[in-house]
Amino acid sequence: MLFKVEMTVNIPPDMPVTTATEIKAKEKAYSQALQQEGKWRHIWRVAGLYSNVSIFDVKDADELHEILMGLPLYPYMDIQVDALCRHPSSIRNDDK
Ligand SMILES: O=C(O)CC1=CCC(=O)O1
Repeated sequence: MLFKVEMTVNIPPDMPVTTATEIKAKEKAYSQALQQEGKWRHIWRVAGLYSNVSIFDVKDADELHEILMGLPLYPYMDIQVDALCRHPSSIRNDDK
């Protein structure tokens, strides 16, 4: 199943910079491992915001939930999830 996920990061202003830097490094490694596995198919920065729009390709909503709960930045994120279906005009075989 494909899901569009929008993540907005709100790091508390009083978090020490070293702590924030460590969490961001863990987040990057976590994200890149899932991208290598093909589960985190795309990630884009939303211009002008500390937000990303991502496409996940996972078995079901339960798997997506586990992935999102495991994000190192999860405690500092607002997350919106939308389930995606194949568009009838799509020419891509992997849009399902
Ligand atoms: O910077 C972000 O948008 C949060 C994030 C998600 C995966 C990653 O590497 O950073």
